Amino acid sequence: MTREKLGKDAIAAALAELGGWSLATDGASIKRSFVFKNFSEAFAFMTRVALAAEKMDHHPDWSNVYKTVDVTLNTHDAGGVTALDIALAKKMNLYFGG
Ligand SMILES: C[C@H](O)[C@H](O)[C@H]1CNC2=NC(N)=NC(=O)C2=N1
Repeated sequence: MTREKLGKDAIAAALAELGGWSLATDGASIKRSFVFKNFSEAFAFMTRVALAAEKMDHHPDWSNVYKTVDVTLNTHDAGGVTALDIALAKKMNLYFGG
């Protein structure tokens, strides 16, 4: 998968298909908050995502407070959003959805 920076239109098109995600104010990353039933569910999600992220060699910027996980994705090398971010976001939505 390429680390080529996506243009505004490509990001908008990808976001239209990605429930819950939006462009961050910096315009160079996408973000989403995931809210779970409890801390255990939130942490199980993070564990699952961590393993997938490591396999992809693409890692989220995230924080967790109790049952909420706030995620920001961007590709440092490219200085923006790439197909890798979209792929990881899709995977997170899948894991969140069950
Ligand atoms: C060497 C290694 O491939 C890079 O440092 C990877 C690791 N994980 C990464 N994660 C994210 N989110 N962006 C990157 O540019 C990135 N680069």
